[in-house]
Amino acid sequence: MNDTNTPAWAAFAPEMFSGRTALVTGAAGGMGEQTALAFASYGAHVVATDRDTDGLQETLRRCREAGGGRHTAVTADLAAPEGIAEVFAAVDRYGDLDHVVTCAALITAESALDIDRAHWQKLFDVNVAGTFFVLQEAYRRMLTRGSGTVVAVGSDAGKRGGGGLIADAAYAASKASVLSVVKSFAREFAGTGVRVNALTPGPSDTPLHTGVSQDLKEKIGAGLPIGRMGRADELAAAALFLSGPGAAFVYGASFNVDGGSMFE
Ligand SMILES: NC(=O)c1ccc[n+]([C@@H]2O[C@H](COP(=O)([O-])OP(=O)(O)OC[C@H]3O[C@@H](n4cnc5c(N)ncnc54)[C@H](O)[C@@H]3O)[C@@H](O)[C@H]2O)c1
Ligand SMILES: O=C(O)C(=O)C[C@H](O)[C@H](O)CO
Repeated sequence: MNDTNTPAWAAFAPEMFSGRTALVTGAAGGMGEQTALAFASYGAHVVATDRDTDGLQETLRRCREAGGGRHTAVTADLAAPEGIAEVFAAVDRYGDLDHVVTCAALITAESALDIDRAHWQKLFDVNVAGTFFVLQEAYRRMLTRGSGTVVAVGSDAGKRGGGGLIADAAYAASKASVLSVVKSFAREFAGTGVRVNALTPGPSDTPLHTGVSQDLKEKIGAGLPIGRMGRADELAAAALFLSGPGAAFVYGASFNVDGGSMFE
């Protein structure tokens, strides 16, 4: 939060997502939790999912406090086909699916010289398959109605590589793949009324970097043009923008929310 404790996503029109259904993955903490709360605050029904049951229950409690519509939480491992099926069974109990934001991901920070096949596969199972198959199921539903928005979260590491300090080559390659997945859906389903974009955060102080020392976080923040790491509520604000009517002409983009780390 900023100094006034007001989340960055509090800047949109009231009831902006009233009556809409929004699926948020990786919703147990960080950006996903903030995105779920933001959708709830603007009137949406939220389907929140994560593999972390406790964190997810806390998100659900906060969504209910925030108001909006009906909310539900589904504990699921998105790297497994059964996990994807459970999430969409819950979505289908709500009726139409209007918005999806995929935040679920794992990060690793090894030297490229130490990454073995199991490490590589795990990152691709969660970060790439766990995104692709959510988009596939979402599109199956949204295409029948000719409307919906999808925001898939990539990373600046997917554009510039992982330095091995807080993100490694396997993470960076998986996030580059997320950007490619978004472009493929954008191209194949152009003109259908379903709008898809990638959101590419830069280094942000979230539970993703729980193992990183405060000292290193401060150094990384100081190295960004804006002079600090990002916050989960700031990433969520961008996800809300991309999901809303203000972004009606933003299509197939990778939208940087990175404190200037990429200058592009
Ligand atoms: N924080 C950053 O610096 C940063 C930078 C660039 C991109 N991102 C991306 O932003 C997104 C949100 O991350 P965050 O920073 O809020 O971190 P986070 O760790 O708080 O959120 C990621 C969530 O994904 C969940 N998850 C992991 N594996 C899963 C699985 N197999 N099935 C279901 N859920 C699973 C975790 O439990 C966690 O709650 C991620 O995609 C991340 O890669 C973050
Ligand atoms: O410094 C590194 O290792 C990175 O590449 C970090 C990434 O930019 C990414 O923002 C980490 O979440």
